[in-house]
Amino acid sequence: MAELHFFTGTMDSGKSTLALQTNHNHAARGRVGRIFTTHDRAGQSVVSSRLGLTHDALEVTDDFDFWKYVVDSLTHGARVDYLICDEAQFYTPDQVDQLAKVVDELQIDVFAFGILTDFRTALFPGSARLVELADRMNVLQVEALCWCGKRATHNARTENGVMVTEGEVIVVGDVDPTVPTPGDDDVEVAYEVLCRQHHRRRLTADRAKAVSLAPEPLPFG
Ligand SMILES: Nc1ncnc2c1ncn2[C@@H]1O[C@H](COP(=O)(O)OP(=O)(O)O)[C@@H](O)[C@H]1O
Ligand SMILES: Cc1cn([C@H]2C[C@H](O)[C@@H](COP(=O)(O)O)O2)c(=O)[nH]c1=O
Repeated sequence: MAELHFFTGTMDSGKSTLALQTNHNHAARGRVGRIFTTHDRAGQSVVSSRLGLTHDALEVTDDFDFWKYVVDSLTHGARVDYLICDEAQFYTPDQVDQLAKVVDELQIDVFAFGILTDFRTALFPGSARLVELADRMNVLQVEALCWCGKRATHNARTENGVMVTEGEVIVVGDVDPTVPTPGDDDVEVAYEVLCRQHHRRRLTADRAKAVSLAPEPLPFG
């Protein structure tokens, strides 16, 4: 029986790596798949992992229809055994519904990979729909860590080094602040994974360091 799998974890938890490994393992056994992504850090129509792997992919735009694409491919004689879907948090809920239909009606496996929540801690609509529909939900096992050493569960966004909780939901970026983000040159956007407590307190690694280096207040009233 085909299944809709959803693999999730914070940024930098190994999702794109696992997406490419999953594709490799299935392709190595003679299965034929398609790889999809959208808004990858490395640019259009590519899945990139921080471990250095990259693979060509089909770019998913908001008006892309997975059901139509797969039915058209099959009708034209192509073989499709599975779909790899990276950055699935950015897919629309309708697109996730189409993926579920592909699984149920065409018996094609779908492996979706994406983060659950945005920089404000709100569920991405695509991820929410995946949680609702997936046959299996898997949390990545290699734990990304907060600066305090606890498991990182949340994605924080910084602008010029300061954590923000308001702004556009989609801003492509990296957890490595030395990697420039496309977009506004005046604002340096970066991401940092944090535990919930430090996300709540807006305590990023830099701010924690600054606070710990701050001189003790003088003992005057
Ligand atoms: N220099 C490195 N050496 C070993 N592992 C690394 C290195 N850089 C990144 N990684 C691993 O790569 C993972 C990130 O992989 P990636 O697939 O890009 O993550 P995601 O798609 O979840 O953002 C990290 O969890 C980390 O374990
Ligand atoms: C939290 C958050 C992230 N993004 C962007 C930043 C990255 O380009 C991707 C996540 O990619 P990864 O492979 O999981 O590292 O999503 C965003 O646009 N909005 C957010 O709130």
